[in-house]
Amino acid sequence: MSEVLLQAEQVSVRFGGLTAVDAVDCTLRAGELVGIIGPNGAGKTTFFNAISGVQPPTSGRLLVAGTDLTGSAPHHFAAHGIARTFQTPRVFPDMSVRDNVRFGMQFAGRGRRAPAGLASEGEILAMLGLDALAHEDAGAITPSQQRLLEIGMALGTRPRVLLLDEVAAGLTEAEVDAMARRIRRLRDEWQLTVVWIEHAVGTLLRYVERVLVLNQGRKIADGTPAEVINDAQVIEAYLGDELAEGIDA
Ligand SMILES: Nc1ncnc2c1ncn2[C@@H]1O[C@H](COP(=O)(O)OP(=O)(O)OP(=O)(O)O)[C@@H](O)[C@H]1O
Repeated sequence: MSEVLLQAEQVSVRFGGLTAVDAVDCTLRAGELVGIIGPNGAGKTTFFNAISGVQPPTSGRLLVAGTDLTGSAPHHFAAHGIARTFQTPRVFPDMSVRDNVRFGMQFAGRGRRAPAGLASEGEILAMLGLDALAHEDAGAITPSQQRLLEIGMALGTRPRVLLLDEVAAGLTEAEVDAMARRIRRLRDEWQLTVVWIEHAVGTLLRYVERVLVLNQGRKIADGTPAEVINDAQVIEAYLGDELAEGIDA
């Protein structure tokens, strides 16, 4: 089996009386392409926040390539190879597209050894189809290009694990498929581990090999798309809606 890059052990995040993430265990290995699905408010983004250092867990442990980073700041997670995007793209509008990717490189520290292929901002922009826009201000490109740029900023940190939070939100169906193919290429060509939260369940299930399902903060399923869509708890959590659309698709 390939190397374990991230291990979440019984991770919980509580906000006052609300348990947003409830004792979630999760092991991510090198080269996996994993989807996370779950109804609104299931705890998906909060789980990402926990495993990227944005929201320290209330309890549980986070090991990144064997190092305990529980409670560490996001830049420590970045320096250990964890990168993420946010639901709302957070690009620097007055900086060029290329400088946004460079910023990602500085965030993780200059000393970080780049995984093979992820050498320069030029290669990252080419992979994302943004090379022709390298000198444009990030604020002047379209929202869907800004979503790609946010992936570029995350890739600039030279990650081993890339966490994508609804990067296809608001895109047309054709754009969602193009995004999914690009994400698959990132994994294939740069041997990244990719974890992808998306409400477009149908697309997600077609492209990932493994799916985690969260419901009310708990992990209720973890398996192949075929296993997950036949799981009684998953069907109940979705009450047929989004999952049915996913299966139809
Ligand atoms: N900073 C916070 N303070 C208080 N409650 C929060 C905070 N962040 C999230 N929550 C609550 O935690 C629960 C999980 O939210 P989260 O955003 O992680 O769900 P999600 O599965 O990503 O939802 P969606 O699919 O709608 O994005 C929700 O009830 C949400 O209101």
